[in-house]
Amino acid sequence: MKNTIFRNLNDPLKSSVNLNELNASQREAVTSTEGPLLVIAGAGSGKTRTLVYRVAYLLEQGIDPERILLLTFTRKASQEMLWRAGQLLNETCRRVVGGTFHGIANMLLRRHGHHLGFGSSFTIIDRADAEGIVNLLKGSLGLTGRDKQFPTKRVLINILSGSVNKSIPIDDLVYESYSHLSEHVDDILNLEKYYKEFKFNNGLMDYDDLLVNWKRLLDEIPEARQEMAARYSHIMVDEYQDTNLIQADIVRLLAHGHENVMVVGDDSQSIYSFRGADFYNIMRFPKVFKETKIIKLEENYRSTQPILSLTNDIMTNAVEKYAKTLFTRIEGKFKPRLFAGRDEREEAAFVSKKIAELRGQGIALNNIAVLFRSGFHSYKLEMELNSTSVDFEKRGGMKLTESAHMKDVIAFLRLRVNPFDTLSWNRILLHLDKVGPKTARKIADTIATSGSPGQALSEYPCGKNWRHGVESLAQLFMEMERETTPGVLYELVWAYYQPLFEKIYRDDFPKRQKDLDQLKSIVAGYADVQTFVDDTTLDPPETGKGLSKEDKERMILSTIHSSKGLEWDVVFVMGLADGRFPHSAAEVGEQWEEERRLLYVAATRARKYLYLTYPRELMTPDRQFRRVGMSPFLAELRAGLFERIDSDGVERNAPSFLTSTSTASSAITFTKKAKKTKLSVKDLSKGVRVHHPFFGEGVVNNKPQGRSVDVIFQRHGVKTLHLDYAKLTLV
Ligand SMILES: Nc1ncnc2c1ncn2[C@@H]1O[C@H](COP(=O)(O)OP(=O)(O)OP(=O)(O)O)[C@@H](O)[C@H]1O
Repeated sequence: MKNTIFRNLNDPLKSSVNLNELNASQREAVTSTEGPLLVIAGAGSGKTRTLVYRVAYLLEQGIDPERILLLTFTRKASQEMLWRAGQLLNETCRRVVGGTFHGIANMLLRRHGHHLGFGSSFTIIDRADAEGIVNLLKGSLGLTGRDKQFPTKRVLINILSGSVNKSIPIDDLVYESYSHLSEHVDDILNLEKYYKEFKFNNGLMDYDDLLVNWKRLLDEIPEARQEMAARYSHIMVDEYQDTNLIQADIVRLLAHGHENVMVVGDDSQSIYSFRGADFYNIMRFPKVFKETKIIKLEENYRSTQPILSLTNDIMTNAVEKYAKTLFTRIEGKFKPRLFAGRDEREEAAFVSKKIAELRGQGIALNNIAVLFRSGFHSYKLEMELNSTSVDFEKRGGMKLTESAHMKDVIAFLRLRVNPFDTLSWNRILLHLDKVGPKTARKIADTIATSGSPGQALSEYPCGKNWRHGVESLAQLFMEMERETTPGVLYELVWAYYQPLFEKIYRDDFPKRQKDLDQLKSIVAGYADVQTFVDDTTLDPPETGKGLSKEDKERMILSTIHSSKGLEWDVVFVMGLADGRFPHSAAEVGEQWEEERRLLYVAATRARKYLYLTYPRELMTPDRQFRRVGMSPFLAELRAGLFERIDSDGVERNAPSFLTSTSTASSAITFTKKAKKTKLSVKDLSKGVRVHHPFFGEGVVNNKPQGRSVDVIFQRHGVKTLHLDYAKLTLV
């Protein structure tokens, strides 16, 4: 099959967007380029396609790419959309500004943050860092101790972050949702004051600060607002149903003046209220922008009619929604199947057996996914699959950068860009023999007042028995200060850290080493350390089996949240038992409705075959077994929308899959997998296809400059790679 990327990238003049590939509503959404536009897009109705075509269309109309802003839920999503737009039009699409709210906030705050008193080299901290700081402050404010029932760091961050994301004052949130902690309100407020101060003094921002400060720039600094509003003439927001109030305010302020703002969303797929997403944003949009034109996309191109009939019915009982009835022209004889196992083990065995059958019938593993509500719901299945030859990747678990050894290495690189980051100093210094928290704090304070960490460390008055450790660290930082290339910096850090690493994690360091190898190859893909450090917090890769082998054929096990926007021929949704789905703590009302939408998202991922399963017995937290029925969301469906599979797990009338061989993603993919050969520098010229162990396959964008080369990756965008470190191979 012809690989279209060569044609497009080498031919920047090609530009014709074929609007005939869209249906009438999609076309209208694409060509309505001025004024506020709300696109209510049902599942599988082509909202991604519409956004992709709209980007290309705007450019074709002569809009400057740098003036188009595309805000998406993940960075991958915007990169993939811009890649696809590039396929339709030409490489100018890559100059469109795309990213998540947090990513764009980061970029803008580095430029304009000085108005709010921030330097441009602030460090973004993740949740674990935030909890670490709160814990530190709890101690120094005297809020710990056996007699004190002060909330844990986890709950404290939930409260602080919840208050920001839900735009509710801390005290109100505590009285409303944590009333058992109301006696601590004053201390929590005090702690929040110190938390803010700590972050400011150490040049740190947490995720919430990125949004809050972006909004503050727009709200409070006329100069910054004017520049930003003038910069972006056309704004597009994907997954608008999952924005919170601050994000909605940012969109409102940013579009002020021209109101060329298109938001796309599906109220039925709003599943992030626990993170502060406000389902009502999408309902409110036409009130905020009075001239809003509303377009509904109701034709589903993904699923067969029997699947769609069931998913439509799940939403029939939703309390509040934009009424829409999805229809499809894809016929299909097979109704979704329901299987009830005696217990979780039998449920897992059924799914595993079915997968084996599907493979036997020619279905590729990457056309199959198993979805569940929480990460631990798949443990039994993982055990089952481990004794088979099924290769799978689990999504939605821990992030690769959350583990201690990864945090250690990243701490050094963070300090290379922000030497005021006490949190990272703490982490590194506490690894030294005879250095405790007090000394670590003193050393960090000394470094903060000096121009060079290496110098400050080498001059620090150490005791005889811990001088050696500090001297080696000083040596490392002096070498790091002379270096800027991320790959080289990593090597320096590793040379210092390796003996420590093997000592600290002596029980399992070989296992951890694999993560670090992966980190090394990721770091080598960056041109500057600041961007690497930002990405590890804003867009960290997930841990998973075989993560570095992007092109391998694997089945996906995924939490429903992480399956958003994806589709497979065969989808299993597990754990659909009463008490598990909806979650036993979900109260009737908003939480209940969100659980319903979660099931809707899961079931609408299926193209041809949908299997719903549940165990008839669950273990309670006190290790008792309890008999359970099917999820109330299934029990309330109209009769005849699914077929039951008998308890023996044998499917009468089983579907024949022999004709089903399509790929898992609708995105344009590299089709032919040629044999990999070893890289030679002189082979690298524009258009050559290469493979990177983490970023997957890409296309060289220019001739190497010295030892660096720019490569465009489908899912990761453009990366500048250093040939000595990046482990590239020719494809
Ligand atoms: N006009 C069209 N003609 C043919 N196929 C289409 C059309 N629009 C969309 N599709 C196909 O329908 C499928 C779903 O489209 P897409 O992924 O854009 O949907 P979506 O609305 O983003 O889905 P969801 O919100 O459920 O994740 C894709 O395989 C896509 O190629």
